[in-house]
Amino acid sequence: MRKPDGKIVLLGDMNVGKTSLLQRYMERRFPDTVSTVGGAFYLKQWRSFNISIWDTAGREQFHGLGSMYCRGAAAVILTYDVNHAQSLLELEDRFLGLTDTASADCLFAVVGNKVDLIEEAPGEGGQGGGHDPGQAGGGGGGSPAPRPSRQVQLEDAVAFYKKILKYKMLDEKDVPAAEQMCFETSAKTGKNVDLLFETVFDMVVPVILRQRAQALPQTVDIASTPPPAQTRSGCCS
Ligand SMILES: Nc1nc2c(ncn2[C@@H]2O[C@H](COP(=O)(O)OP(=O)(O)OP(=O)(O)O)[C@@H](O)[C@H]2O)c(=O)[nH]1
Ligand SMILES: [Mg+2]
Repeated sequence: MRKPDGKIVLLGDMNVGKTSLLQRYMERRFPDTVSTVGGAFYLKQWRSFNISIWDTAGREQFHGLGSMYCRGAAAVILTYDVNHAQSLLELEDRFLGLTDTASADCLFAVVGNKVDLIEEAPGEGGQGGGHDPGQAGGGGGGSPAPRPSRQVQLEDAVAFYKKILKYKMLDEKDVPAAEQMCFETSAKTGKNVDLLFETVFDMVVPVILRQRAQALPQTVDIASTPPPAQTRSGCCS
C-alpha cells in the first residue's frame, strides 16, 4: 500500500456523528454505528493524492489518543451536534488542544451535524429514525416524541472558528474564511456531506505540497551523494 500523502482527522465528542459522516461519504450509506474504539481510517484518492481520513473515538476514555492521531495532520474536522450545545463547548475545552501536534499550517473545518433533526416538518414529530439515543435534549417528556430544538446556530460555529485562529495565533487574512470552513451537515440525509469533504480535500492539496517540499531537504539520495572525503586520521583518532 502506498504511504498516504496527507492526513485528515475527525475530532469531536461521542455521538456527534463522526463515523456516520465518514460512512455516508465513503460508502454512500447511513448504517447503524457502534461507538468508535480507538480510531480507524479510510483512504481516499483525490486527484493524484492519497489522503488518509482518520475517524477518532469521542469517548473520554480514548482522549489520550487524540493528539497521536493528529500528529502531522494537514486538516482537522471538528465536529459537533447542532442539537447539543455542550458538544460545541467540548470542542474548545477538550479537543482543540489535541491539534497541537498537527501540521503548522493545518486547516480547520467546523461541522455541525444532525441538521435533519431540526429540519423535519413540525407535523412529522419524529426523532429521525431513532438513531439518536438520549442526546438530542430539547424538550420535556410529553407523550408524542419531542422534536429536538436547535441548540447551536451557525454563527456560534463561526465564532468558534475565530477562536481556533486566535488559539493558533493565525491571522484571518492568511487562512480560509470562517464562512467557507463552517458546515452544517446531515449524515442521515447526506446534506452537505460531499461539500464538506471535497472542500477540505481541495484545500488540503496545497498543504500536502508544502509538507512535501519541507520534507525534501531531509531526504538523502544515497546514490547521488558523493562519498565523504577520506581522511588520514579516520573516525576514531
Ligand atoms: N438523525 C441523525 N442521526 C445521526 C446523524 N449522524 C449520526 N447520527 C446518529 O448518532 C449516533 C452516533 O453516531 P456516530 O457516527 O456513531 O457518532 P460518533 O461521533 O462516531 O461517536 P463516537 O464513535 O462514540 O465518538 C448514531 O445513532 C447515528 O445513527 C445525523 O446526521 N442525523
Ligand atoms: Mg465513531
